[in-house]
Amino acid sequence: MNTKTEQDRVLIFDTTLRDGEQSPGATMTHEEKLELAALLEEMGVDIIEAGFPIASVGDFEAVSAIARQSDRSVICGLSRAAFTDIDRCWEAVKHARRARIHTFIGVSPTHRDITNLTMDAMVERIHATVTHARNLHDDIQWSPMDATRTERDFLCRVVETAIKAGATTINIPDTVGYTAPRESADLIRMLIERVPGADEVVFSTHCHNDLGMATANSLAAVEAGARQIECTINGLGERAGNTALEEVVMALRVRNDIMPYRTGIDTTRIMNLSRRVAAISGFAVQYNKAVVGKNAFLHESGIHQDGVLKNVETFEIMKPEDIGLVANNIAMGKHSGRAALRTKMRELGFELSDNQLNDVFVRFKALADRKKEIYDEDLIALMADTATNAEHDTIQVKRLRVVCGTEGPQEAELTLAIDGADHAVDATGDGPVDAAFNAVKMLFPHRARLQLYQVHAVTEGTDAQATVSVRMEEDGKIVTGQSSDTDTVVASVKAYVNALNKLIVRRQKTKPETADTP
Ligand SMILES: CC(=O)SCCNC(=O)CCNC(=O)[C@H](O)C(C)(C)COP(=O)(O)OP(=O)(O)OC[C@H]1O[C@@H](n2cnc3c(N)ncnc32)[C@H](O)[C@@H]1OP(=O)(O)O
Ligand SMILES: CC(C)C(=O)C(=O)O
Ligand SMILES: [Mg+2]
Repeated sequence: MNTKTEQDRVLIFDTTLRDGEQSPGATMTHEEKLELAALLEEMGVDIIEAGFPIASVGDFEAVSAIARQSDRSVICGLSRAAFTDIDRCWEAVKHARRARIHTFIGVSPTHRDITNLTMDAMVERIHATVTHARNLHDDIQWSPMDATRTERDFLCRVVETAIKAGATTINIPDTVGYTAPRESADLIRMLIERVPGADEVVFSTHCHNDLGMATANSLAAVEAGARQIECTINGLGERAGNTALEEVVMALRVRNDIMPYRTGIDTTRIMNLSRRVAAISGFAVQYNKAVVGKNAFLHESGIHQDGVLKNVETFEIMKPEDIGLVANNIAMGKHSGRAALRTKMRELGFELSDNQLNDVFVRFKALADRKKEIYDEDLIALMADTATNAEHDTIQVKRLRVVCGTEGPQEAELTLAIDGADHAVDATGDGPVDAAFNAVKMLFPHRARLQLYQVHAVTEGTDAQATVSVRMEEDGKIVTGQSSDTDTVVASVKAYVNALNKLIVRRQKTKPETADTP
């Protein structure tokens, strides 16, 4: 067991902004990253992996800005095993009160083929790059990518090399979600027992969910001696995602009797973070998702309802309020005022400044005029819409009118403000959404291909708001857009425009820099 942290304290390393953002389509804007980093810090995340600074100027600037605004959390950046990557990473994270450089290299046979390095050459590279990082700073994390598919003797050798070169945290990634709980535990135990210097570093676990075992594998690693879990909000991440922060944190809390470890997370902030990450990334949380799914605390069948009414513990192992779900008795509607809206929004996890409250209040009243009942989900959708359709966006939807019915072609009249100037056009299409999208394309010609168009009703009823999500691709760049409105076509156009605004930001990022060998 390592000696650097208290025996039972597990550090939470959140990588939503780095590994989470690597999910195709989950790209976040600079402002969104700053907002999420602030929320993660407030929630008590120990280490925030803010990005991959050499990946682009945009990534570098986001990591630097997050480092500058940070206070308690350690701000970490990722870098390959190359001096230029590491230098760039340090340039970004050094502004933080507490900074960390994370450097990695793929060590399994497949990855050694990719980098074309023999075992000896790889050991040399690790020694050189970790030493270089350690000469810049004293908090260095090193990861042997694809550790779980690496020969055990070689894994011990590279971990020993990294420790000798000055790494302070050794993170063991299950990069492709290949391991299983017993093996995950055995691997950490074996490294701690066999590698000289293992007691001087913190061991960390980084699991992917390809076989649905990321949470179990992370917890098994902790039981074997790992004291840092790498995870993301809602399990966002490459392919099937990373370990979900809310799952490991709540598992350690609920089953503290058999897993006597603690984290520094304020669990009452979980629901808010989950909603913000879902809205910003465009990845909706599945209804039956553990901890944060819409159905996690809902009971529909009679025996369950009867049991819960008699004793809530019959069918619930966590309290909704422990994750920030608050039972309330304020009914929101067209007669509600600002005080009720502020209180309700606070309960839902949104702290509004006076200006924001005024802005949201206007939108809330407009919605209440069109909708009989306003549910919590409507307010959450309203907040998400406020965040995704921002005043500084290049393209804004000004006016939309569609004509649809049994006789086509359907028609759309659309006015968009582009860079502050209004432009209007009439277009036709196969259905109102097609006509409206054609109008957008005429006003803002682009090559992006629509990969996904999805509509969800936020609540029940024919006056329900629709949340529309779109995913678009241009030259390998994938962006998502989201919007909600009681008018499905309006929500569709706003979601489309939201995606285009993100694409404009992506295009503006300059070309990535290339890495040299050390
Ligand atoms: C498991 C993970 O999550 S790993 C992190 C994955 N995340 C990302 O890749 C997102 C950010 N990446 C990027 O923006 C780009 O890939 C960049 C800027 C890092 C590199 O771009 P490019 O120079 O165009 O290289 P490209 O992406 O095509 O290929 C990756 C190169 O890095 C090398 N490489 C990969 N991992 C490492 C490593 N850990 N250390 C050193 N070199 C590495 C590859 O061998 C390849 O080298 P080559 O160009 O000599 O063949
Ligand atoms: C960069 C490393 C830690 C990673 O994300 C992985 O191996 O999955
Ligand atoms: Mg990963």
